[in-house]
Amino acid sequence: MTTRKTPDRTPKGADPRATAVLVSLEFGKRDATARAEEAARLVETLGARVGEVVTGKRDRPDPATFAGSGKVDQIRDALRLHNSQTAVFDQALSAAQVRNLERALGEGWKPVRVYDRTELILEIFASRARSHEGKLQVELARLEHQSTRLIKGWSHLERQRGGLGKTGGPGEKQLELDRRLIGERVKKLKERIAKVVRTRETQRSGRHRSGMLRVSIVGYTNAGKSTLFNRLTKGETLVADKLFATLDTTTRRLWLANDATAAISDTVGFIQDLPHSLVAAFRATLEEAVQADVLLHVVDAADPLRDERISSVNEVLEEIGAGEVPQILVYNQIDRVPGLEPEIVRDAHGKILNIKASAATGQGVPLVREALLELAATGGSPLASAA
Ligand SMILES: Nc1nc2c(ncn2[C@@H]2O[C@H](COP(=O)(O)OP(=O)(O)OP(=O)(O)O)[C@@H](O)[C@H]2O)c(=O)[nH]1
Ligand SMILES: [Mg+2]
Repeated sequence: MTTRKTPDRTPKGADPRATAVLVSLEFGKRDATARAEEAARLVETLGARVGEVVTGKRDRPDPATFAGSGKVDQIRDALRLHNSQTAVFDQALSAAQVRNLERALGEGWKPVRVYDRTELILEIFASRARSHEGKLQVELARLEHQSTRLIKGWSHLERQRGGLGKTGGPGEKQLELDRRLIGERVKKLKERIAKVVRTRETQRSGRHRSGMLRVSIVGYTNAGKSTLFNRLTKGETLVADKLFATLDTTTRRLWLANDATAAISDTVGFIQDLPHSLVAAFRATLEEAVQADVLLHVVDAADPLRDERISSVNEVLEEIGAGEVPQILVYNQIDRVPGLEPEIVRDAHGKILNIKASAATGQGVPLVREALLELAATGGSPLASAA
């Protein structure tokens, strides 16, 4: 290592305001660029500034460092160039990989903190949670994630101590204590969430008995779900050009015609590789979608990755047990796609395949209402399900 004086000017190419370096690697054949763009947006959602995106393609992850040694060198250089101590990985890492990376990246320099995609999304949810229920769910997800890290950390320590053959050092006691405290807190959170679930169930069964069509708006984050919800219900749910603006389910009554009303819910957005701990924790909120008669699956029609997004959403729907609920695809934001006009697209049997609309301008929104009225009248039949 050279010991030359630190230059007092920012080195060439460095971003003096950068707070993080993003690592976005792609495995196999998929396109890495779009993925990296979304990840950068996620990082910036937390107020961080990405100095550099380190991209790359590999056949498979390196078991020890995920990125492989050549890439680790490149990430280390990027961190030092931008004087940033945070590296964010766009995929889920194992506890051992995080540890190895932190060691390798910080060696001979400053401590480096490595975040993976799961932690990144958990952080965003934590920063967004406002309601009591949302906060409980996020805390549960974080603790459950943390406990997997602790258990792995623990076996790692055990191996390190290996030869001594003694049980019970201070490290072990601390970990055991942490684990027990986490366990107790997890139990308490689950009980509280269960209470929320019961309240919601009572409300839902009331709506069910009243014969209302139950509609849930689902879709990828930032697709325009809340905008459509507001258009339909003339409500004022938060709409924002940011990822995960909505975390709580809001349900409103939607008048369709003289004797037909629907109960319509706006839900949390989905994203590719949503952490399992989050999906599990948000089950109470997402239960609305599972119990719905129909899902309005909102898609940003202008998104070049829209088909991939549709698959990601359907995967999460499967995971929460809503894969069989009939859905109408709503290709939203047609105002941004030249050539697309509002319409209901049907198959040869008259089944509704999709609706093209713009929640922002209102074009095609009456068609969504029309489709729902048709469903309410026929008891929810003329639909294609996701599966
Ligand atoms: N041009 C255009 N913009 C739209 C349309 N619908 C929504 N938007 C914009 O897209 C952004 C996201 O809209 P939201 O309704 O908050 O999206 P969401 O799906 O509820 O997002 P999350 O709650 O974060 O999952 C906002 O800036 C909206 O103004 C549309 O039809 N056309
Ligand atoms: Mg929303």
